[in-house]
Amino acid sequence: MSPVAPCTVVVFGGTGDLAVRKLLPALYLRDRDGQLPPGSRIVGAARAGLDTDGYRDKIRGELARFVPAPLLDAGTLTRFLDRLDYVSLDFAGGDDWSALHDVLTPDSVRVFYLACAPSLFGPISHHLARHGLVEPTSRVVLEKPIGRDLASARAINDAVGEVFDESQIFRIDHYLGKESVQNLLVTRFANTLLEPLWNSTWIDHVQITVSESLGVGTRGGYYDTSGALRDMLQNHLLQVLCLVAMEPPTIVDRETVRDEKLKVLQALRPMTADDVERFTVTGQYGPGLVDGGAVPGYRDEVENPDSRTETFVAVRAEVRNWRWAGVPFYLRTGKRLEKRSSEIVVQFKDVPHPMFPRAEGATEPNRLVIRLQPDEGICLHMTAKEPGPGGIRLRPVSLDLNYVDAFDRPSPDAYERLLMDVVRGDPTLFMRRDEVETAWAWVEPILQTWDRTGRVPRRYPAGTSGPTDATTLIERDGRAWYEGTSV
Ligand SMILES: NC(=O)C1=CN([C@@H]2O[C@H](COP(=O)(O)OP(=O)(O)OC[C@H]3O[C@@H](n4cnc5c(N)ncnc54)[C@H](OP(=O)(O)O)[C@@H]3O)[C@@H](O)[C@H]2O)C=CC1
Ligand SMILES: O=C1O[C@H](COP(=O)(O)O)[C@@H](O)[C@H](O)[C@H]1O
Repeated sequence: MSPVAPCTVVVFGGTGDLAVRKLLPALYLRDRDGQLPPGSRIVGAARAGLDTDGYRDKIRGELARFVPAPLLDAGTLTRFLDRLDYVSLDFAGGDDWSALHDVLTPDSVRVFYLACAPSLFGPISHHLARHGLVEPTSRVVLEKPIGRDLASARAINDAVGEVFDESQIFRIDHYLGKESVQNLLVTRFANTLLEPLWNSTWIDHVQITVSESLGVGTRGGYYDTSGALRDMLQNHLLQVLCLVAMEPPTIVDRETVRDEKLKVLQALRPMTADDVERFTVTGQYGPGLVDGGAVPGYRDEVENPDSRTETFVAVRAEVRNWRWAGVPFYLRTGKRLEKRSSEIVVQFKDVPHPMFPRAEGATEPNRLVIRLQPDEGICLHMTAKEPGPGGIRLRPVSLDLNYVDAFDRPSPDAYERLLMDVVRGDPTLFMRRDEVETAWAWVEPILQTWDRTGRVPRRYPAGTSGPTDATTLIERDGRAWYEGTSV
């Protein structure tokens, strides 16, 4: 891990949940590994009236909560906290920007990380420009979701684009920084085994599940205006779908991978109002039991007894191209489900001819299960003969690769990798404007139909696998969600 260039990372929203839980711990860990050279600075900016000492104290406490204890050493901690400055600023207002100017060191790469509401992305960019803080080497990082529909995404992209060139804009989707998601590309394209089978001739369907056991926690204010479709599916799940479905790029570089992902998004079959009724399911968690403890329902958590925000969404999508014609992609994600588990299941077609008519036991379809988190790995489900002298007895078995065991080291957090890519100026793992807007264009008819028909999400008890309608969605096609139980 070679050091990056000296940099100044300004975190707009430096006291927020994302900053303290993810961004500052990621920067601390990169510092610990020697990737932040001397002179690199980190500036927290928010409205809270803190001074730099107060901010350092706050971040010291947050690092103790969010960095594993064995990785918190006194030397790195002192060096890291010394790098921190704090500027109290109203991002929407016009004052105080000179205070920011004063803490930006010359001769370092300026990274403006916008960890705040997307409605502030345009105003912040304009303030930065008006106060002469943007240099040709500066970069801006935009957190997802960018906007809440296609029009607002375009407006934000236009506003930011008036100040920053597209090459300076890094639209982050942290799922692309997860080791297991990057490994999906390597699994597909650095092996010859899978690619010949990776098409509608051999694949029956694909499932992408991102299941969270956590609820909305402290983010209810944001989440209640967003919901699972905007928060997770429009970005993370569609990006994962792109990596599963895309054609092999000629080389992995900043544009080719994104070009191929864009083609997948453009090939998604648009949803008619009728499709939205048939192929989308929404749910909202009620009270229930998670990990043996009672938890409140969503409406109580966000203190909105009438909320219709979906905390669960399932969608049946299709990619209309030669490779994937007729192969459904079932996507689902939700909060307060029974377990935290994200995985891709590629289910192959049944064997074309039953060779073992008198065998006991049944064949199961081959499945490739790519576990994104936790317990990252790949598992190939096959059918084998159970050992024994009698007749043939068929048994499902699995070939299982667990990354931590195989490589004897835990994966770094996605933000660690992505933040260093920003400083290096490598946008390969970031979403390009056209990708984000094409994803919104596909999602928009779903949002509009739900609005028009007054869709009320089905209630599901916290700690379960979501609303039963999601089971019906896939069972109607004669298929079933893979719940990790058959092998
Ligand atoms: N939290 C997460 O896990 C994830 C969050 N995101 C995205 O990151 C962004 C931030 O999320 P999150 O950290 O959860 O949000 P929070 O509400 O926890 O934090 C928002 C931050 O912005 C500051 N802020 C808000 N308005 C202003 C303003 N007008 N002027 C100055 N500071 C302001 C707040 O500080 P103060 O109120 O003191 O001004 C706070 O530091 C959102 O777009 C979210 O969608 C994306 C992925 C995951
Ligand atoms: O972007 C988001 O992602 C998290 C889930 O991320 P993970 O890395 O823990 O899987 C989700 O909880 C949050 O609502 C969403 O904004």
